[in-house]
Amino acid sequence: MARIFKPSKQLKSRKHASSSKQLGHFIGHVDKYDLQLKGIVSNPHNKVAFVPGVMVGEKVKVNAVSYTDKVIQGEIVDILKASEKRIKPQCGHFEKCGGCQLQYMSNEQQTLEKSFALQQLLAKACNLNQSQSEDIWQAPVESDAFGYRRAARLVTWWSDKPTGDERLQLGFREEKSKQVVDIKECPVLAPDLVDVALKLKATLLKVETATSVTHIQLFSLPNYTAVVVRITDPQSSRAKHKGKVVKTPLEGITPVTTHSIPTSLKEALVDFAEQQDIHLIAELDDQQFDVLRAHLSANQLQLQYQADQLKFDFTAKDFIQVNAEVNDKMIAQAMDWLNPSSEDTILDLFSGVGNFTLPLAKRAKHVIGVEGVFNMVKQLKHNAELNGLTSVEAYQADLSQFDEKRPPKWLKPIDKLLLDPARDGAFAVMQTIPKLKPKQILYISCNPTTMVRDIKLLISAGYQLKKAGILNMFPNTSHVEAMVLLEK
Ligand SMILES: C[S@@+](CC[C@H](N)C(=O)[O-])C[C@H]1O[C@@H](n2cnc3c(N)ncnc32)[C@H](O)[C@@H]1O
Repeated sequence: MARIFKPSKQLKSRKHASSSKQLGHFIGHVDKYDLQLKGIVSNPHNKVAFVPGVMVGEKVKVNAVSYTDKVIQGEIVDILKASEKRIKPQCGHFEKCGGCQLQYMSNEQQTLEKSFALQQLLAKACNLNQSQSEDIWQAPVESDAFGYRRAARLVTWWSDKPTGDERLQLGFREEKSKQVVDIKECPVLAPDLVDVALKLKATLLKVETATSVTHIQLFSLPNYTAVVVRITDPQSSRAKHKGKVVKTPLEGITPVTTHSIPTSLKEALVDFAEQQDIHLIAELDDQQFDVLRAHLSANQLQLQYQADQLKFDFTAKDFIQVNAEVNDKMIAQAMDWLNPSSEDTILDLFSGVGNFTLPLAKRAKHVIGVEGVFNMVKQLKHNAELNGLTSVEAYQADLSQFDEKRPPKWLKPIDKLLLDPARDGAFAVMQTIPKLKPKQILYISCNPTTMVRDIKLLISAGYQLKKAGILNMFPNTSHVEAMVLLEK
């Protein structure tokens, strides 16, 4: 899984959901969507009922899965009158896989509805009238609905069947379950990744020691396809502790007993990498082995993507934006909206490996990147060097623990600010940001709810919304990302 910073103090979610026994089934109409495009369905209980998988205008029979005083979480029992806009899901695994739950809606419709839901949310939270809201609202940033994912992580599930294809399931988890959907296709993945995953599965099935493979990460990069095969020693205390190996002791499984990759598996992986002409990294605990270059490294081996005519080295553990097309357009839009000039000092909070820091540094006088994961800070410094950008400073900091009384080194006068936080948003630093007096703030968000919470603070400190729009980074899923520009 990509490494992103996890603060030590996690916010706890409040749940008071009760059992649904008393509510049972009801019939209702789908009136509108929430932000995740769950339908909001009329019901006889005088509550707001959220139901995934339904479309506005439909008449549906719903099972109330849980409820509180005001809210019902429901599931479809039957669609009694379907919307004319409902389409056939493209992926054969749609019913089971937890991945792309909006495939019954065209990409155009998804983008329209996500955009509308966010526009409504912002207008309400920021007290915008219709004309103000229309003035700031911008066209969505989009990509193709399929083939857009350049990175994915698949899990394995080994059964105790001695032979046959069913011995290994390789794919994504089923929705709300630990079961693995054995993928035969995955239309949202870049086509080279589906091809390599299916071929790798066939190879692993032939190798007895391959049962120690627990995960596979796939990367479709500009000049090559890369695969990271994660091997876990079933005997290691770490593996047992994490419960990441097969759940029960299986007969016929050869445990990895030393800190080396089993020879038969290593040989099969070398052959596979040669035949497929891919970059293949085998990872055992924290050691990585580049199977073709026979290069063993305790540091993670470098991969590379490109954007804005810059090179970004990263490792399989680092966060990268998975939709390359949306990422390119998002960077272009960010540079257009924030308009960095050779006079500007710019702060980039939650900077990752420098996805925005470096494009800013190409255009601005000075850029300061701040990121929680130490290795990504190192990677950002390395990436600045790789691209010959000398005007970049990078700092490690936990931005959820910000204490104004002990100002950190990165807190300096700035002209502009870009921030791209994880789902929790940036509440802790929000109080301080207005004191730095940036003329413009560009907020990129993967969680509109925390974004709205944060920008309300900026608005009360005298900033105004100038532009806003959605970034449809994950078509066919309920995720929605947003970009908002505020000015003093
Ligand atoms: C959505 S990613 C964006 C990264 C980068 N801007 C990009 O476009 O690739 C959010 C980043 O914030 C970092 N992060 C999350 N919580 C953090 C915190 N509390 N303090 C500092 N960084 C944090 C994550 O490690 C991750 O790199």
